[in-house]
Amino acid sequence: MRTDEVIDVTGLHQRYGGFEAVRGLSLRVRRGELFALLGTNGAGKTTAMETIEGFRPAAAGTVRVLGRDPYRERRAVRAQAGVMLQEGGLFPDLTVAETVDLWRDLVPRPRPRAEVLEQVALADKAGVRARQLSGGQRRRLDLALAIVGRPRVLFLDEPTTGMDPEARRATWRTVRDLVADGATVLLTTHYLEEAEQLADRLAIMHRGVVEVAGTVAEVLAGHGDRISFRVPSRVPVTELPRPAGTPPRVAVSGGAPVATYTLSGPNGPGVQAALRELLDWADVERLELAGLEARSASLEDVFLRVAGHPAVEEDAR
Ligand SMILES: Nc1ncnc2c1ncn2[C@@H]1O[C@H](COP(=O)(O)OP(=O)(O)OP(=O)(O)O)[C@@H](O)[C@H]1O
Repeated sequence: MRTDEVIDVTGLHQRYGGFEAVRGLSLRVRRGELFALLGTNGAGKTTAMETIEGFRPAAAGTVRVLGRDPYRERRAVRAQAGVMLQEGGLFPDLTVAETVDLWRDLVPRPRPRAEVLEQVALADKAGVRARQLSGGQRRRLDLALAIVGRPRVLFLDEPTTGMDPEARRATWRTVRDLVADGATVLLTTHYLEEAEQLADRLAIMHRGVVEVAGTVAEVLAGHGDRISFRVPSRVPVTELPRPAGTPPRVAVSGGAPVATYTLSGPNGPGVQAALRELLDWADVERLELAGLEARSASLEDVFLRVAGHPAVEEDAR
């Protein structure tokens, strides 16, 4: 293991009875890095996360957190890790302040309560009971408990689920501050924007394996630029041009057929040349290309492709 690798997972398998939920997951997270694990429902993110957190032994493969086995050396790892589970176990009748104090008693070098509540924007809720908090506020209290012990590594399982956009942004600021202070973070999320905003690197899982991984730029690079427009009503789909041999994909969007060309890979036609060819065609045919748009692939495009979404498979060939 390289010394700056805080989380090192190699060939991880995990199963429930005969069902293999994680099938050979490998990932490395370096010190001070935020790594986002994205994936379809049931992809195995939580199962992988719980194994890396040390809640269960790996069925096969190796997991190291701060150089140790998180299951066998749970105590040593836990002392340096902060965990925010999908369902935090708060005591409903304790106030926010009492909850944080309870956790402060459990860790060796607790952060001051006021500082923690300030950081998760719950300072004005100190006297409120957990059961009276909104879903988003409860998630922020879960985050407070995860950071009370000054963790070197933080595991955040869907940290902003149930939050409104403002609360989500506030949580992103908190997480960025923690990373700036040197924490290493492994996070799962269903919000692609969250990964785009926060992650140094990310992986998209599907059916127990990582399908794509890298920096956002690396993940998008392999998926090409796109050009799209509404198919003019008098043009049959089969007669749409194929700039440099690229066929369009036609899908109905907003009640009208939309043609999308994906100009993928380093050897594909450039977006500029393809645009020129399409505009020349429109000029000759005296067509108006309504909704014409050229853009890079988005994380959503990549995600849908990984998930095998029918809308991205259906080419007009
Ligand atoms: N305790 C369990 N017993 C049996 N099967 C389970 C158990 N927990 C999860 N699974 C199955 O393992 C697979 C992976 O589940 P997991 O919760 O890890 O996925 P996930 O990527 O976190 O999903 P989501 O995005 O929906 O939260 C799913 O098919 C799920 O049904």
